[in-house]
Amino acid sequence: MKWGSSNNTPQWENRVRLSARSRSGHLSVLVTGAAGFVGSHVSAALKRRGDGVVGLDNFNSYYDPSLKRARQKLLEQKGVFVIEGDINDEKLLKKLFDIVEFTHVMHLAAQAGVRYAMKNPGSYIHSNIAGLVTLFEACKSANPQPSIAWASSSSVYGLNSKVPFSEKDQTDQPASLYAATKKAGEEIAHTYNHIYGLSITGLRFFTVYGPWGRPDMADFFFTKNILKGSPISVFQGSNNKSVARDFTYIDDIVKGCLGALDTAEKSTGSGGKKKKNAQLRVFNLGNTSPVPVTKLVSILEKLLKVKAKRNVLPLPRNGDVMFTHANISYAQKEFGYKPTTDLQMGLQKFVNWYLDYYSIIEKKNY
Ligand SMILES: NC(=O)c1ccc[n+]([C@@H]2O[C@H](COP(=O)([O-])OP(=O)(O)OC[C@H]3O[C@@H](n4cnc5c(N)ncnc54)[C@H](O)[C@@H]3O)[C@@H](O)[C@H]2O)c1
Ligand SMILES: O=C(O)[C@H]1O[C@H](OP(=O)(O)OP(=O)(O)OC[C@H]2O[C@@H](n3ccc(=O)[nH]c3=O)[C@H](O)[C@@H]2O)[C@H](O)[C@@H](O)[C@H]1O
Repeated sequence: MKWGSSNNTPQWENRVRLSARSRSGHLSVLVTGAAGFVGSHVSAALKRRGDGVVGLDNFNSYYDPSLKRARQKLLEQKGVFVIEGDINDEKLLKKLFDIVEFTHVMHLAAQAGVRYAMKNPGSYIHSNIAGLVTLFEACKSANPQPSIAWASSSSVYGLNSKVPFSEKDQTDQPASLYAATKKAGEEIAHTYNHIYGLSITGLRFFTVYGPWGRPDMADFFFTKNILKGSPISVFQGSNNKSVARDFTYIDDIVKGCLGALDTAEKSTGSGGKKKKNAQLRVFNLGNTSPVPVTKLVSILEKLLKVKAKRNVLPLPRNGDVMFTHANISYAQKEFGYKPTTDLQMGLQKFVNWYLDYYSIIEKKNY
């Protein structure tokens, strides 16, 4: 159901209120990007434990929107209403905050992807900068103001060589426009916290993978191409150094998001004025150590029982970095964040989903 067409009716408002309804003592959360990979998992987890959830997503075509529609359908079966709309639509956001006193916002809507920024820079400004500010504007004017948790990114560490990355480390060398928009988001969060008293928690996710993932990410299109017998390009650093990522399974990321929401303090402003200082936090949500991409390919070959056709290429200057490695002790200390799924187990779950489910959708669409 697209906002603005047949919405804004009493029936639409009732659907919003019903979806936002929570068990007593639970949260009422607006999840932006709810038809996305992380957003759909977080929305389902919140609903499962008794929280009220309303989703918002513009169902853009960065990747196959039918996958977003399939996630939306699953959520609707769980009682989560995912509204089709853009976070830049200030009228829609105001309407939502007029209808529901959201206790929290889980902001996951963004243009994701490191490499795509070189093809479509405007999309990153639209969603990651303008969209973020429009959302923060709606939050600061809401009464009561919600507490906000939002997705930053491991990419803010950019060309940092000091490992593992800690939240206090420098983040002033972003290697991609995507990373720069996430870093800018952290600075914008600081101003809305300082001026309006919004309680804001930034979550630096580290390469998230798992069932219902994104087709633009390596685990996904490597699987697709290995099964098709098509070649895959495996990036490698100079002098054969492996490119590596702190791959983090989606269920661990969801636990981190819920931990951040549950430990978020109330915002301190009302009607756009701050009464006292509010909470401002940033956490790494990663795994325990980086794994070379070549290892990810080897695991996939064994799970799929097909040999990959590897083209080993030098890491292109496309915004990619050689490695990411999270120090997660701060999130562990503040809300008991503890990743429990390693890459072998996580890829097993992804491949099971891909073979059981996604390859069926693909046959229908192509
Ligand atoms: N998946 C990862 O590895 C990873 C790592 C670090 C950070 N992140 C961040 O986590 C968040 C969720 O990422 P994801 O992997 O689920 O990506 P995703 O693309 O699956 O989810 C983002 C969703 O937001 C929606 N969206 C984009 N722009 C919008 C707008 N202007 N208005 C409304 N909806 C909009 C998209 O349609 C999509 O469904 C993003 O902020 C991303 O930058 C993801
Ligand atoms: O942590 C983040 O903040 C980011 O995580 C994710 O980015 P990445 O870590 O780049 O994940 P992904 O594309 O799966 O590539 C995985 C690995 O495969 C390598 N890679 C990639 C493509 C290819 O053809 N060959 C290759 O070797 C590639 O060099 C990389 O080493 C999110 O997409 C992004 O939204 C951002 O949020």
